[in-house]
Amino acid sequence: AMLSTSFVYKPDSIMFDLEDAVSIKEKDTARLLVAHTLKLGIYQKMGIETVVRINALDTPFGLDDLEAVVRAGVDVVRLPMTHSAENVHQLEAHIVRIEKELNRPIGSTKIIAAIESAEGVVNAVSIAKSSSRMIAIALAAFDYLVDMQTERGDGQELFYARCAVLHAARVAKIDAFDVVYSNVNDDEGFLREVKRVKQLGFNGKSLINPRQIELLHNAYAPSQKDLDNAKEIVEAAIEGERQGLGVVSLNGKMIDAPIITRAQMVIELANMSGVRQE
Ligand SMILES: CC(C)(COP(=O)(O)OP(=O)(O)OC[C@H]1O[C@@H](n2cnc3c(N)ncnc32)[C@H](O)[C@@H]1OP(=O)(O)O)[C@@H](O)C(=O)NCCC(=O)NCCSC(=O)C[C@@](O)(CC(=O)O)C(=O)O
Ligand SMILES: [Mg+2]
Repeated sequence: AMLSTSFVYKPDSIMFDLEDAVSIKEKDTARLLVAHTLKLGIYQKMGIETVVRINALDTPFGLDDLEAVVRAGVDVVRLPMTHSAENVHQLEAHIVRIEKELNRPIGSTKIIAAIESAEGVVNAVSIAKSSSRMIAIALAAFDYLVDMQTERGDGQELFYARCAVLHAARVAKIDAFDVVYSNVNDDEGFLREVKRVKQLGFNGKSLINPRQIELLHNAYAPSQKDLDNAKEIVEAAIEGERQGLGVVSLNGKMIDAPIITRAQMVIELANMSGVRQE
């Protein structure tokens, strides 16, 4: 039931998992169910992006997953365990072949690469730039921390990887998503982590439970104070331009081009997602 009813939670995007959330014995059944659900077109009709996390292509399941979900019309393929641009090129070659066989526009299937290893973090820039289909890269920190021979702590252990993934995404002009938060009963801990990664610059987080959706959306929405301030900045900038001033000040603070751009981003975000409920 979860497969075809999850639109009720109003997610931006729904991800079906064929990788680690599915046991080896259930891989074929899960693939069939996901392909069947995609073919129903429920999410497409509601404007909710569909993503499938396939198994890596060096497993016995990866290629079958890819064939099934691209043929079923998935919007985005999430590639787990992306260690290098080569992994993406291999994936893309198969996607191009399938799109040609289906007479679909070449490039219509998008990719998100999940970075889950030290090698992936070090290669983040080339991974992010490896394909014009790449819409985002995601830090998958649970596997990454195993590879690094450590575990979740106060966040210090993820600082380098988060910065590397974020910089790579910005270089490639795509989105960056932070890791899932695994304790679905700990709203406070979840919101603390969201605040931290939002401040770093992440565009959002991968989520594992519907209860996390509204919390994340609300935390990313600008506060009324931020919105009012942004409007004042834009108004002051317009007034400054009218008077032919290069730099203006508002309440003693300098307002220049980056400040105005940031204010416009806040207004745009508020138009899309409303204002934060405190
Ligand atoms: C966590 C928990 C067991 C909690 O169960 P609970 O039973 O306490 O949930 P409740 O809140 O009580 O459920 C209330 C209602 O919501 C429904 N509901 C729950 N979850 C739903 C959902 N996901 N989608 C739609 N519906 C859902 C449920 O059916 C119920 O519906 P109803 O009965 O109608 O009321 C459950 O959520 C869950 O299994 N989550 C998915 C886990 C998952 O995806 N893991 C793989 C990805 S991570 C990974 O692999 C690591 C990574 O690779 C990451 C990377 O790549 O980034 C790396 O290395 O870092
Ligand atoms: Mg993983």
